[in-house]
Amino acid sequence: MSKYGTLVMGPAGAGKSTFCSSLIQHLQNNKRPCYYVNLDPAAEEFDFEPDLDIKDLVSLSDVMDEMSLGPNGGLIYCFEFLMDNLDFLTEPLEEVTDEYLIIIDMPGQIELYTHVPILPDLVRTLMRGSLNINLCAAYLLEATFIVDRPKFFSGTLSAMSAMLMLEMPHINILSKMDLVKGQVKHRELKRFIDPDPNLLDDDPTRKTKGEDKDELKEYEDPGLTSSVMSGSSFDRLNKAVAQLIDDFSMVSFLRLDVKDEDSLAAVLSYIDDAIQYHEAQEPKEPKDEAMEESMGLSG
Ligand SMILES: Nc1nc2c(ncn2[C@@H]2O[C@H](COP(=O)(O)OP(=O)(O)OP(=O)(O)O)[C@@H](O)[C@H]2O)c(=O)[nH]1
Ligand SMILES: [Mg+2]
Repeated sequence: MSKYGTLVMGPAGAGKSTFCSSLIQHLQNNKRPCYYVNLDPAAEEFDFEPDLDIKDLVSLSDVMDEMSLGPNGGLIYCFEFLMDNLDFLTEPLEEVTDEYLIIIDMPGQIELYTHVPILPDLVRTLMRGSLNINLCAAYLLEATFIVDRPKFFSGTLSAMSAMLMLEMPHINILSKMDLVKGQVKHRELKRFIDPDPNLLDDDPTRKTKGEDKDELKEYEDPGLTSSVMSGSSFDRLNKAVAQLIDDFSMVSFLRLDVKDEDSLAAVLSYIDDAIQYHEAQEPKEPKDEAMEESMGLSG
């Protein structure tokens, strides 16, 4: 028997936990069962109590106190500890049946997705072997990034890096669409949905033309970073990143407004398609079961 789930990832504050809560509510509204797993050892508050919470195994604050580690080192330690105690995760998940959608809420530290091999190992454990979960990554990037185009491309690169590293079905989501509603024209938005590298050439917020290129933009961004985050080298780097993303042609985004049921339903249908959830449910339709019973096939 297969199991079905989604791994909700993305940078800090991207709206992962909010998306998980909204998805759970949406599933409940549609009478679909789900199993909520929190793998963020620093998460304190939940709209829905997790069915499985990494904090019952290890908590980031304890690790930071006892091991004298900072938040990022502490998080890596927590995940290494989880990998050494995988039964904590696998045993309860063994019991989850195929009509459930397993929703796994991940922490936001980007190191976890890019620098260390823990996540690929974890994904292999979940997707292969006895658990055999059909898992889809849902990578969130917040829509407000589109105001700062270099930031948008760097976020998109992190999404692509996770896609390449994890080698699993993957959807990218622009979260918090409510925050940019009315501010970005539809045609302009489409250039972010399928990232267009030319966005950097016609960025209205950056002075990139003529001799002023290397000038500091102190009037816009006073502070130490302004000399690094402007100038021709920074522009060239951003263009190279955007070109790389375009060359791979792998990243496009779905739009998510958690307050809009239709938006949630659309994202869920992409997840369902990626993990082939409905294919597994078809034989379980009540009329099929009744027919099986009447034909003496059940049990
Ligand atoms: N306007 C708006 N705010 C949102 C939305 N989703 C999340 N937020 C806010 O963004 C902040 C971060 O949301 P979380 O859901 O905790 O984000 P997260 O990705 O789980 O954060 P970490 O787990 O800390 O990495 C909170 O203040 C949320 O209220 C959204 O769709 N719209
Ligand atoms: Mg969270």
